[in-house]
Amino acid sequence: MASIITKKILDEPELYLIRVNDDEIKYFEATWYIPEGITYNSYLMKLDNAIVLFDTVKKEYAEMFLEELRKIVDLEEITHIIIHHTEPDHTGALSKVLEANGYRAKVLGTAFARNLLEGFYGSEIVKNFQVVKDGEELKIGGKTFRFITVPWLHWPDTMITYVVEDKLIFSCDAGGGYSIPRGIDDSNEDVVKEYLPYVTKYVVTVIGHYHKYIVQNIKKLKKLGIIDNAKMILPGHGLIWRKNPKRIFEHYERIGAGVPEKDKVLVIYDSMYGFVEERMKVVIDELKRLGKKPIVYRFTDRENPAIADILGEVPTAEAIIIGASTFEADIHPRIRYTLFEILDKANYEKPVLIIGAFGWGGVAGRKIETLIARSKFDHVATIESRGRPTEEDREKIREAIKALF
Ligand SMILES: Cc1cc2nc3c(=O)[nH]c(=O)nc-3n(C[C@H](O)[C@H](O)[C@H](O)COP(=O)(O)O)c2cc1C
Repeated sequence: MASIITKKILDEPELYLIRVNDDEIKYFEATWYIPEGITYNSYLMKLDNAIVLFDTVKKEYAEMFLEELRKIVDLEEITHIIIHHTEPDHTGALSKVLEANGYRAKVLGTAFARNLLEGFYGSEIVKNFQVVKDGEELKIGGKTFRFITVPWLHWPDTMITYVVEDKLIFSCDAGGGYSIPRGIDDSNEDVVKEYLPYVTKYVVTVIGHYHKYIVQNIKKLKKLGIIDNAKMILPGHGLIWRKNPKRIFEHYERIGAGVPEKDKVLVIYDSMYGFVEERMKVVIDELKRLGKKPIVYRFTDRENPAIADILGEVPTAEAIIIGASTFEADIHPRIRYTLFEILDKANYEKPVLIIGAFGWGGVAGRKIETLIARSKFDHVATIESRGRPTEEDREKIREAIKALF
């Protein structure tokens, strides 16, 4: 069952985290399998003559959220609600918050956010909306709030807020990750280590399609000098970064650039009756002989790994090896879909080796090769043959693997 926690995270300014731990979700955005769950983080800041709420939570948890907020604030006293990004996992509870607030609060966001909110929730929600522009500063409760747009991270509406005097970055989706971390911030290294692979999975599945904007927007924030100076980075999902705030954006940058982990090789294949698998055993043995660390995902009559997990492995792989059978004159459907998502979400300059098996006419290998040739990936070789692999096929596979590195 989902739960909610409130933690005071700063005394000056008085700042609270209100975090829904959603362990009920199965498929984020109705697509990405996340048995690890996700959190929705909202923040409340109490200032002289102003109370500011940063984002809300998913609609399903609106009542729980209001109840929790009431423990720390009279809802009618909220003066400003900052909307960084209108995706309903952060805005689903906004209508209820505004109702309870008597529509007293000013809602702040980009012009894009205003239009999206109106489209999602009706005109009532934007009747007290104030559009803020890139770089604009507002004095609220004696503090300077600077709004910086980070378009396509990962919607056109997205912005972050920088509280100048306190060097706080409220970053919503940017800096977020999947899972329900055991802590609330990065103070425990074990918790961080456990969490970072879920950040990678989140970035690729959610922002991956726009990954060039990760690099672009982080460059923009760096140029403004706010990342180096940040005292805290407060995302809309997962851990807060206060011990080493820069670390999360450095991690994002590494994902954006596809920096590999030494010796990690991603191996993905389907095998209906074992012939592709025989080839992939040669692949895995040869990789191990070369001191590589194969990470293997296979689609068989017993296994159906989550595409989201496979996507999360791509940025940190040194090379990728795809094994596929020909299926109705095409690529096996599981590999076809996996490849489609990889090319859409995790398109990197990495070497790819293709291994294929067919019955009466090889098609899968050729089709994969065509798709890879049109992508950023570097096609190294395609080794495709009929039925069970011969000794000659095995030798070709071993040679091709050596050529990968
Ligand atoms: C549903 C199905 C469709 C297939 N379609 C083709 C095809 O269009 N062309 C072909 O050459 N072989 C086709 N085959 C044969 C497989 O590609 C071949 O047996 C291959 O070795 C399967 O590898 P696996 O044993 O790892 O699944 C098909 C097999 C199945 C079960």
